[in-house]
Amino acid sequence: MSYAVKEMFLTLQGEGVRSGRRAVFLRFAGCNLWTGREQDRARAVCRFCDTDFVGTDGENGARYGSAGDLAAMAEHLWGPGREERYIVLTGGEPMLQVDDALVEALHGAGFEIAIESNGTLPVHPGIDWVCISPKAGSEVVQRSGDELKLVWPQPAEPLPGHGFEDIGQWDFDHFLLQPLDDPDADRHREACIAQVMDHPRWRLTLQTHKMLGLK
Ligand SMILES: C[S@@+](CC[C@H](N)C(=O)[O-])C[C@H]1O[C@@H](n2cnc3c(N)ncnc32)[C@H](O)[C@@H]1O
Ligand SMILES: Nc1nc2[nH]cc(C(=O)O)c2c(=O)[nH]1
Ligand code: SF4
Ligand SMILES: [Mg+2]
Repeated sequence: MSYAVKEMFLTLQGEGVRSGRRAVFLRFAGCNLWTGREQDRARAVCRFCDTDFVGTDGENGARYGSAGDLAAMAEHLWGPGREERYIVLTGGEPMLQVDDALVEALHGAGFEIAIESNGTLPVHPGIDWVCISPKAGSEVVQRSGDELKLVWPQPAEPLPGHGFEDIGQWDFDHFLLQPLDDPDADRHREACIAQVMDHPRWRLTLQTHKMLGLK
């Protein structure tokens, strides 16, 4: 099996409970909720995406021929030392491509594996840290994990039949609201703060890499 990878780079995890942690990011090409083309955005299921995940033309992007090749690039980017090796699988939608061979190869190289997924596909059971970010109008099948990170605001009933309060009952250890980054970001930040004030189960998370000028 080969893997279409948009980019791979070393940075700090910018979002969520583990923000600030040194991490290799592996961004897969392609998503099931948007083609990634601007002309399709308005009629996509997910319309607010802040990421270019089309093609394999980013930093260290390529069609990797094997899981071993990907693990070797992850090791190269991490550099010397086997302690605390951490890789975040993202995209696009990583669960379109993650398979047994990749999980095995990354574990074999000593990496703890995290994933950022929209939850429309079951997450691979070998993954060590699961972050799910539901999108209004999609069917979320992965309703358990480590952190649920809801970009907010989204339509009042983020998922058909599943309002805000209901999602808070899913099987996650952490419930996070992430302000929608768009031209009204200041207002969205205020809306998130107001929600957290009303719903103490939820916490605010910010996209710190954007503030720090990190990738
Ligand atoms: C680009 S997505 C890739 C992973 C996966 N497809 C998903 O949606 O979770 C990575 C994270 O960025 C979040 N995100 C995307 N666009 C955003 C925006 N405009 N503002 C805030 N967060 C955003 C997503 O919800 C997700 O948590
Ligand atoms: N630094 C950094 N942290 C991130 N956390 C989640 C990201 C993503 O795009 O999945 C992301 C990203 O793109 N950069
Ligand atoms: S599901 Fe994730 S990668 Fe796909 S368009 Fe939405 S935010 Fe972007
Ligand atoms: Mg990002």
